[in-house]
Amino acid sequence: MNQPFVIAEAGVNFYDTARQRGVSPLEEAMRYVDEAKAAGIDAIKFQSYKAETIVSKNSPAYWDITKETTKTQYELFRKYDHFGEMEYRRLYEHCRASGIAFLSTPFDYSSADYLENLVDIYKISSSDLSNLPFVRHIARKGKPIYLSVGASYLSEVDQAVRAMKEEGCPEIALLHCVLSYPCKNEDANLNIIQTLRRIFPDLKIGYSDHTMPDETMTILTTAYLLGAEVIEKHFTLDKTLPGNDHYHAGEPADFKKAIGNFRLVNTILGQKEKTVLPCEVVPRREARRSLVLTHNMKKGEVIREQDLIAKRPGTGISPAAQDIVLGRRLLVDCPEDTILTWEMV
Ligand SMILES: C=C(OP(=O)(O)O)C(=O)O
Repeated sequence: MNQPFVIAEAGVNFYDTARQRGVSPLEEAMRYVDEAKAAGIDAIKFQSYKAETIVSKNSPAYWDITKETTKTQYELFRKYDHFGEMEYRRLYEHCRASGIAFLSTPFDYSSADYLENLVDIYKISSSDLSNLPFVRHIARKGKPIYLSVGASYLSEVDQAVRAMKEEGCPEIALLHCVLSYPCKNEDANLNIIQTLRRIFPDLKIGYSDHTMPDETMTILTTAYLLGAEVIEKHFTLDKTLPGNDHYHAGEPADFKKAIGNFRLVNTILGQKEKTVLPCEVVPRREARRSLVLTHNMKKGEVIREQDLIAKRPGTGISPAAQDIVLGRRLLVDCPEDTILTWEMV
């Protein structure tokens, strides 16, 4: 099993920590890149949108309003929609220099277009799964697409997949996702990862997580064990901050834990071929049994069942060969407790 490709979904969280630290959002976003890289994460993802084109003015909030005080989606997006091509290019360059992949989910055509020169993989959010003209537009760019499939029926996923294939998308990953913030553990339904693997065997399957992180990060380990090849989780540098994203996002330490778990699982799973491992050679010899004489016997005596007992170590004739030994004559005198070898019978 390969290690999963881990995406830190920074989204627009750097705006809040920038405000808290009194630095510019761009400087702060760069710090997110550095921290993600240091945590061993493969890719950092932002979100490219403009409130004007993502949502109509009175669209109600659908998040936990005890965490985020804005009443409409428009109000919320307005707080975080200041970056454009120039800022994402700077972030892309910083990612390149740091050795971490740069991703940003486009939420409009213009973002999709300027991201073309910046991303190797396009991410499409669950919210745009049924926005088929947009999905097709991105698919025509000829780059891999990672599509989250939260809050959808299989028929809708199938439609989106067909659209991407028809437009010549070279690689598609479907990320199981529950479009609820935070997603309760009992809603996570990670079994869907296997359902997607069964129904779309030619596609990469992954998981975009919205659950609350805990100190074990078991949910991500489970997703990996179920076959998720891509794992995305929201990323913040301060999960105590108010807002609709920080409280369910992972900090670098949470990601480090998850990545350590993936490595551990990978190590533990090991090979599929059943063989005797080098570490088992000595235990196999010492802990297995051999045919041993129960009493003194003379050369020429016929060996009967009652003359034998199977005892450790396994350096003599294996009890598995007892039927071959029975009825043979001893070739040498042997005292009680002799471990029989093929030269003696
Ligand atoms: C919101 C996003 O995706 P998801 O549906 O996986 O949460 C995103 O990619 O910006």
